[in-house]
Amino acid sequence: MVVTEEEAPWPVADAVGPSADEIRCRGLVRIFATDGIEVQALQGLDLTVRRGELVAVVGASGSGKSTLLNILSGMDLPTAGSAVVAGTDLLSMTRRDRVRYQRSTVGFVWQQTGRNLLPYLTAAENVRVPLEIARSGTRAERAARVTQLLEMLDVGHVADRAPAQMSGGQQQRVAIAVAVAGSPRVLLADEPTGELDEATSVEVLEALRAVNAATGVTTLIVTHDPAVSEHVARTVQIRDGRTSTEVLRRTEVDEHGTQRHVAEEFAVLDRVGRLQLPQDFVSALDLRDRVRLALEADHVEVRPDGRGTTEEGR
Ligand SMILES: Nc1ncnc2c1ncn2[C@@H]1O[C@H](COP(=O)(O)OP(=O)(O)OP(=O)(O)O)[C@@H](O)[C@H]1O
Repeated sequence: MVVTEEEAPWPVADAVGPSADEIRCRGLVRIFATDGIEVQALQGLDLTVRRGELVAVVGASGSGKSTLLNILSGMDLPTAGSAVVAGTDLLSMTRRDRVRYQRSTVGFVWQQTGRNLLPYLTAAENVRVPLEIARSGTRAERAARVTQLLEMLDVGHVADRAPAQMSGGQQQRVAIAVAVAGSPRVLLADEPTGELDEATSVEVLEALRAVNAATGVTTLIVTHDPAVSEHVARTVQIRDGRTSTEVLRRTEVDEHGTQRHVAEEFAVLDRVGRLQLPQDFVSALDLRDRVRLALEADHVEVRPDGRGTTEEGR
């Protein structure tokens, strides 16, 4: 990556302060009903992402990731709960608000490389499309911005190639340039490495990280790949339609100047005090049906029931 945060030739989207909430979901529920059968894809999901943060939402197939992303991208509405993104209440948008929201508030990178780029345009022309639609700046300024964006993503050398003449990783990096061309406040990436090999995936994740650092765009990556957590400071695990645990990574430097990467796992506590125990804890102690809780001075103890039955009245 060739542009540092200090050198970024466009505004860093951090003017309102880094602590503001850019994505705020509260108690999101999405129920799908087909043939009389109800599926609760989201079961009261809470998620807060602060302005400028880079967060990965990770979960197994069927955990509700796509449902969440469809809501955040304004393509679907929750059955209950609230979702506010960059100050826009996604539940009360008019049709016109929705078009504006999808055109300028959020940028998207999809899993299918073919879905991100127009196949008959070159990389540079693809990046120019959102700038032309937004009519931002003069012709010369738009051309300069296209060049800056492609260079920032390390794909300046494929500017004149059509998508079919690029590798999958190059296509995804051009797709990121397209997604941030209109300076959206939020970048949503749906399995952006799903069609790539391991080495190329790392390149694309690092490109997302660099763009987030250089432009300050709040970035949410949704993926089933737990390896993503090595590339982001915060990973939120989604399980059965709710956020269950979070891994926070940070770099510590000791008194000898040696760097150490520290990853800590936390359980997510919702507003009414519910939390999900990690599956390996549950299995290790064979926790089932009900557990004993004890409040200690500085922690809460969870122990197996010990009676081996759940029937009432025994
Ligand atoms: N349109 C729909 N109609 C009925 N059920 C649906 C619909 N969309 C999703 N579901 C169900 O909701 C649950 C969550 O689906 P979702 O696609 O959000 O999961 P996911 O984590 O994105 O999975 P994957 O990684 O396989 O895409 C699943 O049980 C799924 O079958």
